[in-house]
Amino acid sequence: MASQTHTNVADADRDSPTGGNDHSFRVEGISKSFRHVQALKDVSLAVDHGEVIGLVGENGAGKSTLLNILTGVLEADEGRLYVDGEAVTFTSPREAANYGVSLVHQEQDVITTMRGYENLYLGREMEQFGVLKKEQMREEAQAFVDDLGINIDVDERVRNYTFNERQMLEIAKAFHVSQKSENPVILLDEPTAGLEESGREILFDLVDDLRDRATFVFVSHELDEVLQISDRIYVLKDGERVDDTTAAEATTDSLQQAMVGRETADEYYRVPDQQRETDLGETTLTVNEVVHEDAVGPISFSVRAGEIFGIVGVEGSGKQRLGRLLAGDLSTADGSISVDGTTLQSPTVSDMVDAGVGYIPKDRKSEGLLLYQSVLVNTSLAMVRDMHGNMPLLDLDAEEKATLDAIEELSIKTPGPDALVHGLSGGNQQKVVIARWLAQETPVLVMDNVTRGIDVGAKEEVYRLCRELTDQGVSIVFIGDELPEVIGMSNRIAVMAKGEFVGEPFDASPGNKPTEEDLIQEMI
Ligand SMILES: Nc1ncnc2c1ncn2[C@@H]1O[C@H](COP(=O)(O)OP(=O)(O)OP(=O)(O)O)[C@@H](O)[C@H]1O
Repeated sequence: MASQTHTNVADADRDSPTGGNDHSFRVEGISKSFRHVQALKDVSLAVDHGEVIGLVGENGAGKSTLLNILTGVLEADEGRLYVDGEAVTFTSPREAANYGVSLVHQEQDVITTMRGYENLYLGREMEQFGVLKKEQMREEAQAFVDDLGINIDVDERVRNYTFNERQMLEIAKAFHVSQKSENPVILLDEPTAGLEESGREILFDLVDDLRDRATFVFVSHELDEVLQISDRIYVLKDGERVDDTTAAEATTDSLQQAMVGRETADEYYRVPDQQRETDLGETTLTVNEVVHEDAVGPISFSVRAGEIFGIVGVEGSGKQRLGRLLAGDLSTADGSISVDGTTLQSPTVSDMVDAGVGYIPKDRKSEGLLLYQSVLVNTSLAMVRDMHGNMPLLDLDAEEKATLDAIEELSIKTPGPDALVHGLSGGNQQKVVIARWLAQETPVLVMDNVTRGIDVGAKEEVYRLCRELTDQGVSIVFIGDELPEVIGMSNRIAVMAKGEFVGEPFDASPGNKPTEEDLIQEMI
């Protein structure tokens, strides 16, 4: 999809100190440190009008820090920023928006109890003599999104929007706050994380349609998507710009090589060689006619020791809520869940933890990380019971060792086990949650989009650790939006629609895997 009609400026021009005025924006020599961590080192880049730029790098490479500097959330220690050739300093997102630069956040930033148009005008409401001009805002907002080709009803409350519609609203918001600029620069921070396939297509089509009206910077860990949508790609590694390539010249391998400094195993999870198949153990988890009042269930299935049970479904199918039911995070109205022979009715989170069910949720905001506690405290949160049974003492050495192992295995980028989780990049925070559960000897793990937002190297490591855990007899419920990943990893796959399983789960043994199309057919 990357348009070939947008010619790129020559490298010399792009990096020249005076800069060509064709650039939509340009950063020059940006550096930024947080105490002992140098997040960005002398980074320069330039983006032309109408270009779609990909920005990639491992977790902690400095992508978010750069976006935050571009939008006035953070101040650079050194370096300069130019918009349309003019040197600018932003001290707030509002100032950046006045120059047309705005960020669509990784985590959705809309207020769900408000209507679409109220979100669009948030903080910039139209009023006269202190009275909100609601009708005018509503009409203008609808005309505004219609004009962008965004198909949403702005009068609807955002909680009734699908995930994708919320994303569209965020993009509309970015355009809306940039209205004063003739040349908006829209920064998209992992916009496809959490979107299923159709949502991605809608997003990509939208970006493609709007490229004549804005410049886009697209940050993502999905390298094939970056290649698909971008004209040009910058690679950051350890805070430095290490590569700048056209999408036409790059491949996922070349990008990985630049990001990681080595080649990573190709589509590791698709090779089901190590999938445990013949010697599955006893049933560990039995879900019996479970019902949640909000249109999930009745659902029944069981998972054996060493088995990975995949669950797929479109957005709104109920798969995320099913995960939360299994974690005790949503209450069951009916039915029961048995773990290792213990049957629970309407279990709470602590009942499920006690029974031996770990849960890695999709939504980072609800991940229960203690942001102002150390990596060590966060990775060992559930460890007290497992390692020591009823003993009241903590084995600090064992906890530290487990944490150091996790930091090493998942390449968690942190100054050390005592560093606060707050200072970690988003992907590294996600790794801490994964590490917490992978370090437990818990018989059942429920994972919802476990690799969301983590870089390719860590993804591989998570797949490897999942295989290792199943070898040890752990049962995994693997809920996911990335179909190839679910297909590659699972022994069986259930498709969810309208809160229930569609027919019997697919057999996904090696050599007998369903295709993406097989699953999609059932999903819709
Ligand atoms: N507020 C902060 N305090 C301390 N260190 C920070 C802070 N914000 C970022 N860092 C550090 O700066 C480095 C770059 O982080 P950044 O969030 O920019 O990475 P990223 O490339 O966006 O990663 P991800 O893909 O995980 O989102 C990391 O080592 C991170 O720990």
